Amino acid sequence: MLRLAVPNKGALSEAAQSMLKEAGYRSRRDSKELVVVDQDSGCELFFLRPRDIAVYVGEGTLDVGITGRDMLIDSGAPVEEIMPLGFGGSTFRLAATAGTMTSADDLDGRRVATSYPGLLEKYLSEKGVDARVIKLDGAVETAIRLGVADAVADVVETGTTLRNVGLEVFGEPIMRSEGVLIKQQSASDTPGLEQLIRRFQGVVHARDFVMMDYDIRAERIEEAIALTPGMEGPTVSPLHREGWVAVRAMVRRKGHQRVMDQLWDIGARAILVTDIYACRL
Ligand SMILES: Nc1ncnc2c1ncn2[C@@H]1O[C@H](COP(=O)(O)OP(=O)(O)OP(=O)(O)O)[C@@H](O)[C@H]1O
Ligand SMILES: O=P(O)(O)OC[C@H]1O[C@H](OP(=O)(O)OP(=O)(O)O)[C@H](O)[C@@H]1O
Ligand SMILES: [Mg+2]
Repeated sequence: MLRLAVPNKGALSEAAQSMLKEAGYRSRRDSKELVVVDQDSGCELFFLRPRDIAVYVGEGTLDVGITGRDMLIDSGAPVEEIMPLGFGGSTFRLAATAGTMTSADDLDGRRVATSYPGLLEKYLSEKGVDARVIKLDGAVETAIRLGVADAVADVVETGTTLRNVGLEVFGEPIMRSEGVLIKQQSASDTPGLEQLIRRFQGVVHARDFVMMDYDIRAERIEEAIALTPGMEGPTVSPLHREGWVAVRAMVRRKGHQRVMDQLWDIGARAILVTDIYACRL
């Protein structure tokens, strides 16, 4: 059985569980259930703290896990990213009281609070900045006001938390993160992993794409195909109307309204867009 680690709480937990559900894996009945055996899919799900997941996978006790890319780097565990999962997007950034710092170099000789010391220390050493890292468990934004640090390095999603305490990001983003599927470095192929990857890719694609159907005069078909090339090529079928064809193609969800406008302009009609429930490409 494939042994998979899933975040049991926090920012990635709900999205990871929806993804598993959409991919056809069994859900847990309530948040107290820590292990779920899914006989049908040949998979055992272990619900663990997101921060610990890279450690378990790195030790080889679990085959694969879902965690944040920032947590993976922070752990220093011997694990590698298999695929990005398209949820839990964030950036990891430096911040300080508005107007006090402009680049990482300003941190020389100063104190930086973070709950990602591994990630921050790696960055500071790459930049050749000599700063003291203060490790805190969370709510690091308050560390400046309380005089424990001169700057912070933390996850920023909307920036609301920083704004609320009068802090401002400075310097380049240290990294861009999202939820990722990980495995032990150089682990040999685990039975069931191929299937998990294919199912997850199916969910990612089903979310990224919509299905578009429309009718168009046959003489405009080449222009239409240029707008909706589909995957292997769009399906073009005869319409029960002289000189017209029906076209069906997958289109990226992002920008699909613009594609509809352009199709309309070249004479397409009855343009329908539907969600894709599941797919294998
Ligand atoms: N708004 C957000 N706040 C925090 N983490 C986020 C956010 N959006 C995405 N993430 C990602 O979620 C992961 C952090 O998860 P989580 O919040 O469970 O960790 P944590 O804050 O260390 O844990 P906890 O505070 O629950 O002990 C990181 O990979 C981070 O990039
Ligand atoms: O940019 P924003 O949208 O405001 O989100 C980022 C904030 O959310 C997280 O905190 P969390 O709620 O996980 O609390 P914690 O700091 O105690 O972990 C993170 O550590 C930031 O503080
Ligand atoms: Mg948190």
